[in-house]
Amino acid sequence: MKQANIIVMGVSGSGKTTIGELLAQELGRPFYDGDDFHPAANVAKMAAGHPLTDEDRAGWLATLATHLGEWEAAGGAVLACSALKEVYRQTLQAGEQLPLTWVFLDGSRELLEARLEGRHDHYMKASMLDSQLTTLEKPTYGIRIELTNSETPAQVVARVVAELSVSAT
Ligand SMILES: Nc1ncnc2c1ncn2[C@@H]1O[C@H](COP(=O)(O)OP(=O)(O)O)[C@@H](O)[C@H]1O
Ligand SMILES: O=C(O)[C@H](O)[C@@H](O)[C@H](O)[C@H](O)COP(=O)(O)O
Repeated sequence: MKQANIIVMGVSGSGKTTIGELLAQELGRPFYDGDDFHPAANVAKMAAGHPLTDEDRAGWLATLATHLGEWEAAGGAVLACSALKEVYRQTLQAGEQLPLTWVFLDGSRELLEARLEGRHDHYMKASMLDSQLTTLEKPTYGIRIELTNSETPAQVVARVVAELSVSAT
């Protein structure tokens, strides 16, 4: 049965992958990481410390939009995707028939920086945080989760699940 996809969004380090994976497990849905769909040139650019432009992101977002339509038809998935600007979110929505469910992980600069500095073996370094925050246009709809230093990923996911059930009623 067709079901809306859930997109876990936010800047680098906000926990999209960690929370998205656990949320998908909890809901019994497949999980996809938007990072896995970036062309190699985008990854190389970010790894070299250069923010992506709208043009760099266009093909990536179009690919994701196509996949979202397929995943929706297959029963709905959870996608971790930065989706920083409103126009990017509109591109993603265009691939889908039902309204996407947005989960925005919102954290302070300090929290995000600490998370990025604590994460190793990832091409995206903490030095990219400022450009990510400058690009971010916070959504005024969907579920917003304010991140704290004390909550475990499982606790964050429990909050998301509770909010999802409220928005479903
Ligand atoms: N609730 C949490 N508490 C503590 N650390 C977390 C939490 N959620 C994620 N992290 C850690 O923060 C870092 C960034 O998380 P990650 O899922 O890679 O974010 P993103 O995919 O948005 O870049 C990782 O090292 C991850 O283990
Ligand atoms: O649009 C972008 O600038 C990227 O999608 C970016 O937001 C994303 O954060 C990187 O791909 C790094 O991956 P992580 O989010 O896993 O750090």
